[in-house]
Amino acid sequence: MSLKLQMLGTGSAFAKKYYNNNALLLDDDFTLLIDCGSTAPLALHEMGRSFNDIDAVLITHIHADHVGGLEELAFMMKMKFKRRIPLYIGEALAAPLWDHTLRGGLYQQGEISCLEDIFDVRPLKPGVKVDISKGITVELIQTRHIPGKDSYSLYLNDRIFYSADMVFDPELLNKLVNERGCELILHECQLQGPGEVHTTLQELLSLPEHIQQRTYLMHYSDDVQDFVGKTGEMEFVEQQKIYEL
Ligand SMILES: O=c1ccn([C@@H]2O[C@@H]3COP(=O)(O)O[C@H]3[C@H]2O)c(=O)[nH]1
Ligand SMILES: [Zn+2]
Ligand SMILES: [Zn+2]
Repeated sequence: MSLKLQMLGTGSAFAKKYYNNNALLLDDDFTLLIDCGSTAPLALHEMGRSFNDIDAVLITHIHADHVGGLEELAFMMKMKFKRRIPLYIGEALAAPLWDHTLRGGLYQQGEISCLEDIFDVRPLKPGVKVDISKGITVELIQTRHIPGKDSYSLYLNDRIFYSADMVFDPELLNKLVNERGCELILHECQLQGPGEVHTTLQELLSLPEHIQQRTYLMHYSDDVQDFVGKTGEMEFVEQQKIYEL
């Protein structure tokens, strides 16, 4: 079974040269959309794809660069493609996603009054591995991002760590690689300034060589070209390029 990754975008929340950091994870006959930010509909269109190519969507946390495209996805699925696709989401995020993000646009008396009316909601428990398709498994790992806000990283197929947005957690990365056999790390990377709610390049450069060698950087700002060749053993992921994982 092959596993491929194609980023819709690799930009940070406010990047203008790069789309939101959202991903397609593809096995032989299934396409999972990881996060669906405000730029996802346009990014998909530019890749020659549409929401009809998506079999399921997974949300890591509630920020517009990760959920801002869900209203369009929901309307397209309901009105045009007539499918209620699976929505994989941390169980703590389902109510806030509806109440605080989607209800305003999607609510329609007698027609759409909850998340389940538009998605096949599949709540995920952190630490519990779930089969998404024949070739894709996911385990949520709760990680720190914004104080007072639930946010999750992903451990895919028992071998790939996808950070989503998180502050630097070297203990977790060391544990995943040294104890759980993590082969590949797709990590967000703030290029300049103090991390505060993100992980900085400076922090990632403190990782041991054997961890850097399997680490690829995403969620970066528009000045990324100034940092090519300054990332130690790590490389930047490119949006739209297809990677065999
Ligand atoms: O306490 C806060 C809350 C938010 N922010 C900014 O808002 C952005 C939201 O999307 P993001 O998580 O990709 O990046 C975040 C930051 O750029 C911040 O700097 N500090
Ligand atoms: Zn983000
Ligand atoms: Zn975020």
